Amino acid sequence: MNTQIGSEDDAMLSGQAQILQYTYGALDGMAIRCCVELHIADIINNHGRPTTLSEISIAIDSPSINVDGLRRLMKFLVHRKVFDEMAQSEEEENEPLYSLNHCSKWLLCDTDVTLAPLVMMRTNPVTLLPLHVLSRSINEGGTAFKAAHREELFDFCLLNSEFNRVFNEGMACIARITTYAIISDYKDGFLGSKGTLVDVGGGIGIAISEIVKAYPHLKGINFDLSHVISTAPTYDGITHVVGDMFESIPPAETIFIKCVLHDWSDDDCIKILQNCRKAISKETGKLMIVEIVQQPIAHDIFDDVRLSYDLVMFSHFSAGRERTEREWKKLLDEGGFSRYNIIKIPALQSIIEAFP
Ligand SMILES: C[S@@+](CC[C@H](N)C(=O)[O-])C[C@H]1O[C@@H](n2cnc3c(N)ncnc32)[C@H](O)[C@@H]1O
Ligand SMILES: COc1cc(O)c(CC=C(C)C)c(O)c1C(=O)/C=C/c1ccc(O)cc1
Repeated sequence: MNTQIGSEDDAMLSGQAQILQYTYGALDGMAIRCCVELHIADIINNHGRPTTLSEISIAIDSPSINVDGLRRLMKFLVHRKVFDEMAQSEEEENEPLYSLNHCSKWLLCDTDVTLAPLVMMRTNPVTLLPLHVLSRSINEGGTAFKAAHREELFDFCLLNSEFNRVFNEGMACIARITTYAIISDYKDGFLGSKGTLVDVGGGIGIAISEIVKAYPHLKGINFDLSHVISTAPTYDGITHVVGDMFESIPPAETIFIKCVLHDWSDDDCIKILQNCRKAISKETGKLMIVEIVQQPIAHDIFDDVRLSYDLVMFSHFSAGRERTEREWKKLLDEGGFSRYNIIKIPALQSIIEAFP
């Protein structure tokens, strides 16, 4: 009996710790943002060796720097295993040395492969405010983004050039990371394809240009709306085509579609998939969807983030969602694709290969 009471108390205490941890979890993201804003990872990296707090504070180069605040931030981030810390020597007065680890390397700003722009996008007040009105969007319908900002995301981006830049840079950095994972882990997929590869909703063409650079036997078409294509740079081997995926998609041997379907309702996805189906040959055509596949049971290190993404989609778009394999299968069936394979890559998303 006593044991049972004890275990109930233990369970309540651990529940209390859990809720407190979730409640204060917002600090994790904000501490990481602070570290990106102060370029701490770059400062340590530029030293080329483990770095002291004084060296970091000198490099931040602010006349009124609060070194105590910086020390407390570093203590928090070391505890969170974002940076490594080691003692210089046994003597207590010696400052600890901070170094980068596998986590803080993703916070470097002066590099191509980085998560820093995503950190700045996700922790931006514009992106965080909708999360304060999630309950309103559940009670009353409509997107939390619109409830918070009076405009849908698309219009808000058109009207706010600074947030538009932050948003696009955040999207581009995650797109680049995913594209590298696709190119390196899906070699057979591209080597086995020939002719034209169309990237539907390809944005300014970052993904398709990298794919065609790596697999130059493919002819790339980047397909998107006119206001997006008008801002796209030119790339070797890529033709930009303006159009509406709800009307028709250019004919192709293979269609690539990344992070597009998760913005749309099931009915809209079926229309897009039917147009993909019409654009490819029945015998040899192939569709490559790059999206999150939600897993019902523990799967890998990205499980938690995948689940969070569904709430991101819910708060930004009324119809946007992250889907399970069963949900993808239903959409593919109705879109005219009779079989599919899910290929796991080292990323949040998977590749869903589908065939007519
Ligand atoms: C979330 S972004 C994904 C961009 C890119 N595929 C990536 O992974 O970074 C969605 C893209 O779909 C495009 N899009 C939206 N509606 C479209 C339509 N009706 N026809 C073609 N493209 C469209 C948007 O302009 C945008 O570039
Ligand atoms: C909030 O919108 C997004 C946030 C994201 O982080 C991603 C990247 C997705 C994964 C890593 C799974 C997104 O793809 C989106 C969107 O899909 C955004 C769509 C969008 C943005 C702006 C517009 O004017 C229209 C659609």
